[in-house]
Amino acid sequence: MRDTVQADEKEIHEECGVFGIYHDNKAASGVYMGLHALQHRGQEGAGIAASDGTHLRCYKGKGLLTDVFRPEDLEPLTGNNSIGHVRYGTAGGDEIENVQPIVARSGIGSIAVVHNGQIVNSLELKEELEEKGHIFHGSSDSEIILHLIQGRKGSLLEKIKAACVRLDGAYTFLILTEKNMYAIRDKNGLRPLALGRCGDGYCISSETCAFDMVDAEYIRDVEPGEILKLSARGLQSTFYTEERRQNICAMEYIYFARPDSNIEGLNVHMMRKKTGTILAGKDAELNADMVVGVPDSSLSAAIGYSEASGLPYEMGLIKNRYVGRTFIQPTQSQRDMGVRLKLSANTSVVAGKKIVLVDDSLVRGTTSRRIVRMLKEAGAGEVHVRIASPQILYPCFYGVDTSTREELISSRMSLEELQSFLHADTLKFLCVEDLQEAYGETGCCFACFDGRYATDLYSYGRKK
Ligand SMILES: O=P(O)(O)OC[C@H]1O[C@H](OP(=O)(O)OP(=O)(O)O)[C@H](O)[C@@H]1O
Ligand SMILES: NC(=O)CC[C@H](N)C(=O)O
Ligand code: SF4
Ligand SMILES: [Mg+2]
Repeated sequence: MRDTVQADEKEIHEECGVFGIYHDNKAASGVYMGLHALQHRGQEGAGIAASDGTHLRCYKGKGLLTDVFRPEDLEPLTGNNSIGHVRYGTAGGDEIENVQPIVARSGIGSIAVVHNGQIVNSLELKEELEEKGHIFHGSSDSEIILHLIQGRKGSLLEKIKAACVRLDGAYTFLILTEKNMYAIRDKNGLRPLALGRCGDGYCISSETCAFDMVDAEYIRDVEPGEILKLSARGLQSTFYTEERRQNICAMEYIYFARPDSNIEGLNVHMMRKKTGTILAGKDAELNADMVVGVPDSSLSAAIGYSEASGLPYEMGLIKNRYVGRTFIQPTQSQRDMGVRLKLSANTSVVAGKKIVLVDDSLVRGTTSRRIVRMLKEAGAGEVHVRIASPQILYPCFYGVDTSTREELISSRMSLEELQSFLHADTLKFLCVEDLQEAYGETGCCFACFDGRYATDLYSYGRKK
């Protein structure tokens, strides 16, 4: 058993967010607003492309949306159609070439693309394309779709369809040309994508929470395997394959998505509350004084636990509002410091109390370990850790950077070892069946819990 984790490990990362507006004046400023609501999905880079029917322009940079864009940077992005992206890279480095939108200019016109997810056969496809003479501008997987489109025949829609057939893995893409827009979701529906009505036009977003920013009305989720074409002729739907199934990422419900988003018709906050209720059902014998959630993403589950158990929900931990999600740094000592800066125990509330501490997930154990210690130093009598998801045992290859198996604490320690590593009085997780009970009929990917990946993993499989 290792008591500490390697210094060069990375923290669990959010993933990218995509947002697009078709046929609305001031489309780019609408996209800017939408990306604001999606900032929690990526803070490494941001960009917006807009087209006015003749020209397609793009502006992007590294960092948070508000760092990248000054108001005057939006002014040249004229036109009624626009797409944007907030990035947390999972393939390729953080260099500007990998920040999205990625724009290609060729004989068929300009094309801008934004992507959430990860192409699992990207290395194989790149090798094949490079052998044919393609030269890649950046090192991310997202650029591949542009090269695959370029090599096909027929209308742009036909080219996109043919390109999608070659791509495997997780992807939602928005594609913008001088005149039209396309929205694509992979055949397993691994990453979320929703369509809304926005004035006379449409908007498309990774999460529905962004619709409110532009007064858009939710219409429906884009279906797995679906390609939507938005053009002067309206909305056209087509599918690139017959083999489609719903396999939405369970971690979207557990941790990534904002609680006010609905994914596949299920509200994220309500799903988290349900998992808290299920956790409480496993604790009939536990004689505790209060429930404390770990801000931010576990608060819904903690409320669910409190309601179901009848134990009061207390503000036993306070979050410093100036420390964001990804403040936690790439080294273990920086991450420890990050949790210390981010969260403090409310001594007057927790001293002498038996606490049920609810967090949404345990990745490397940094947060829970630090917090149990913090609560005990503040005088808590007992701390019972409850995790509103199963043990994360396998890496994700679908756009979430949970890194390698060795870095996942649950894959290295037994439950007893984990409990003592965290200094918890007791420790419980949910199991995959509990999540299935919460999500009902909704088909989900649970691969980081059970190792059952929705696709072939190609060369990534060697890292499994
Ligand atoms: O076991 P660990 O390696 O510490 O990772 C798990 C923790 O990381 C996440 O919180 P994060 O601080 O990223 O975001 P949040 O503020 O949305 O909860 C998650 O909610 C857990 O609290
Ligand atoms: N997290 C994501 O969805 C990342 C998208 C893409 N794979 C990139 O690395 O930029
Ligand atoms: S492996 Fe886990 S994080 Fe990745 S898509 Fe599946 S459920 Fe989501
Ligand atoms: Mg957390």
